[in-house]
Amino acid sequence: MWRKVTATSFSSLKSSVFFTRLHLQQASKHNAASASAVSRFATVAPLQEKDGRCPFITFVLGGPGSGKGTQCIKIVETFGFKHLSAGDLLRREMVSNSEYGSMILNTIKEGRIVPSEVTVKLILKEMESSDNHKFLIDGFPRSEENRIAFEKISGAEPDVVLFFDCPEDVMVKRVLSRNQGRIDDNIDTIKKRLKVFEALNLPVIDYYAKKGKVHRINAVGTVDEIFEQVRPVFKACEQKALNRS
Ligand SMILES: Nc1ncnc2c1ncn2[C@@H]1O[C@H](COP(=O)(O)OP(=O)(O)OP(=O)(O)O)[C@@H](O)[C@H]1O
Ligand SMILES: Nc1ccn([C@@H]2O[C@H](COP(=O)(O)O)[C@@H](O)[C@H]2O)c(=O)n1
Ligand SMILES: [Mg+2]
Repeated sequence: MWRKVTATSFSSLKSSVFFTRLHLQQASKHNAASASAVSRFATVAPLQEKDGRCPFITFVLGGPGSGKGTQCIKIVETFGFKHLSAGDLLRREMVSNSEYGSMILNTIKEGRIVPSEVTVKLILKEMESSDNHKFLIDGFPRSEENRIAFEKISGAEPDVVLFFDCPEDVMVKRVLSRNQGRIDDNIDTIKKRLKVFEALNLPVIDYYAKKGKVHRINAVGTVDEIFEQVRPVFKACEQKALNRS
C-alpha cells in the first residue's frame, strides 16, 4: 500500500516548509530566480497510481563518492528500477537554459543544497513521466527540508532507504579520481560537501533509521562485493514491489 503522508494542497504549504522566512532569505541569497521557484512549483501534484500501481520508492543515500550512482546502475540492471539521480537532474536543469541555471551552478560549486522546491519538482516530473513504478532516488533527500518537502508534496514515503556508509578518506580518494569533469570534484568543494553531508544528510538517515527503513551497506570493497550486500535488500522486497497496488 502506498502510504499517504499528508494530502497537502499546494496552498497549505505556504505556511510550512517552502515559505518560511529563513527559507526565502536563503533563496534570495542565491538569486531572485530561486525565490520565484515557488510559482513554477504550483503545478506539482501528489503522486498518482499508474496502471493500478502505486510507486515503490527507494532513497539512495551516502556521502560524496560513497558509490551510490555506481550501485544504482547495478540495481537497475538486476531489478529493473528507474534510476533518478537528484544531482544529475540538477546538472541537466543547469545546462538547459533554465532560469535556475546560475543558482544551481553556484550552489553545486559551493557544495550546498539547492532549494527543495526546485529539486522536488524535477524528481516528481520524472516520476510522473516514467512507465516504471519502481524508483531509485539517488542523492535525495539531502536534508530534512528536502525530506519534508518531498513527503508533503508527493504524499509518499520511501519503502526502502539504502545508506552507503563509507570512510571519508575513501570517499575523497574516489571523488578525486572520478574524472568526469564535474565542477564539484575538487578538494575544496569535497571538504564542504562532507561537512554538509554530516550536518544535513545524517539527520535524514537517523530519521528513517528510527522508522526501521534504513539498510546500511558497508561501502568499502569492490563494486561487486558491495552489490552482494545490496542484492538481498531488493530480493526481500521483490514481490512487494511487483505486486504494489
Ligand atoms: N567500490 C568501489 N571501489 C572503487 N571505486 C569505486 C567503487 N564504487 C564507485 N567507485 C568509483 O568512485 C567514484 C565515485 O562513485 P559514484 O559516482 O558512484 O559515487 P556517488 O556516491 O554517486 O558520488 P556523488 O554523491 O559525488 O555523486 C566513481 O569514479 C566510481 O567509478
Ligand atoms: N538533493 C540534492 C542533490 C544534490 N544537490 C546538489 O548537487 C550536488 C551534486 O549531487 P550528487 O548527488 O551528484 O553528488 C550536491 O553537492 C548539491 O550541491 C542538491 O542540492 N540537492
Ligand atoms: Mg552520484
